[in-house]
Amino acid sequence: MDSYTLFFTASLIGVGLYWFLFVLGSAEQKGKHAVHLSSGSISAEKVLDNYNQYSSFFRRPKEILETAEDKVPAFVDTFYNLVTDIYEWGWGQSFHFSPSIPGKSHREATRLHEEMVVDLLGSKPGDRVLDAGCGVGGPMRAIAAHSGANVVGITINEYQVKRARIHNKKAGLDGLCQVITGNFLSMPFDNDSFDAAYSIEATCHAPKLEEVYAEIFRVLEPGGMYVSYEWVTTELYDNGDADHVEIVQGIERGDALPGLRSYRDIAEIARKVGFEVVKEKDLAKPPAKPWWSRLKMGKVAYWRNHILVSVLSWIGIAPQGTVDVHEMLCKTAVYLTEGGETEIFTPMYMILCRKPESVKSS
Ligand SMILES: C=C(CC[C@@H](C)[C@H]1CC[C@H]2C3=CC[C@H]4[C@H](C)[C@@H](O)CC[C@]4(C)[C@H]3CC[C@]12C)C(C)C
Ligand SMILES: C[S@@+](CC[C@H](N)C(=O)[O-])C[C@H]1O[C@@H](n2cnc3c(N)ncnc32)[C@H](O)[C@@H]1O
Repeated sequence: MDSYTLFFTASLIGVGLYWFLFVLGSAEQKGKHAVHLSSGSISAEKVLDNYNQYSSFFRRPKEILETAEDKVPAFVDTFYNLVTDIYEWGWGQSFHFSPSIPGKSHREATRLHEEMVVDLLGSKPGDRVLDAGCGVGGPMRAIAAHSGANVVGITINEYQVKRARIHNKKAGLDGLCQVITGNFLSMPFDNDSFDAAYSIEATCHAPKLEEVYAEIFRVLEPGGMYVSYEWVTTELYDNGDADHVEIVQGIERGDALPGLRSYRDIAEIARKVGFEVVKEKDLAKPPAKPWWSRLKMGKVAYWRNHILVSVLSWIGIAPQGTVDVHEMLCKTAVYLTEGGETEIFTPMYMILCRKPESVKSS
């Protein structure tokens, strides 16, 4: 091979590699590239081990409530160490679904779904609003920017706190958005210390919904509003139907859920802890367009991502175990899509509550 051919071949390989890693591997919302996939606070050599522990813990989700309820927050933390970078890379900074809106991008549809939260709360500049289970803060930034309110986010996962702080600063919203590591079942906040609160697709991780609702009730001031988007089974779910059970268990296993609740339980639990229920509605119901279409459209992207993750893992850039985590997410996407198509599951059962004016927690 003459030197010209050698140079040409090497350049071609170089450009190809760059394209494969940085263009194909670029994030949904710039910022996380495939070559930077880590496993949160878990060191690279422990990823596979942590993944195996996670998957055996969530193998039989319903049994967790009988035997190991107290271990759930720690395993949810492990789960988010394993998936946070993959989520950011393949989905963006908001870890939730939203109805698709014809003519609008996923990003815009996501933002509108988030802004609806703060419109329901009626928050204004100067208010102090709690985000229970804030992820890397996509919703909190949209909500702070839209309302001018101060948002305090809490997440069990330390790595997400690190990511959220970086994003808040980059967005110029660190003056309005604060994030801390903690368990929303026992929060380090004073009684009656928030004007309003919300949780987006996060309280589904709590083994008992009453525990997280009671804690949110405690920190809200009298008259304070709370909105939650809940993951639930709908009226079409039949626990005697083996296909339905398989879909729901698939969703629970791949999303660190200690048992999905029925939509019927949500308002009842909110009332039990003292809330007045102002409104409840499944935001996935028509005329809303399918929230799962974004997952279906991603099919080709999943294969591309899977090859990318496998190559990166094989050459030692991504930690061992990343391929297993990615494979779990591919399967989860299928179960979620089936849950949406059969309408036995919704990730956006909205409940709007008020803490009565007459109740002070302190
Ligand atoms: C509320 C929760 C998370 C909801 C969603 C944000 C995530 C649920 C399933 C995730 C994904 C599935 C497939 C992945 C794909 C294989 C990969 O290549 C890129 C990322 C995915 C699209 C990933 C993104 C986030 C989800 C859609 C739960 C946990 C309560
Ligand atoms: C699917 S993510 C949603 C994040 C965010 N609401 C969003 O929409 O982008 C669920 C979040 O709940 C948090 N979470 C789960 N269990 C928790 C707990 N016990 N205490 C605090 N946060 C928790 C996770 O760490 C994660 O940030």
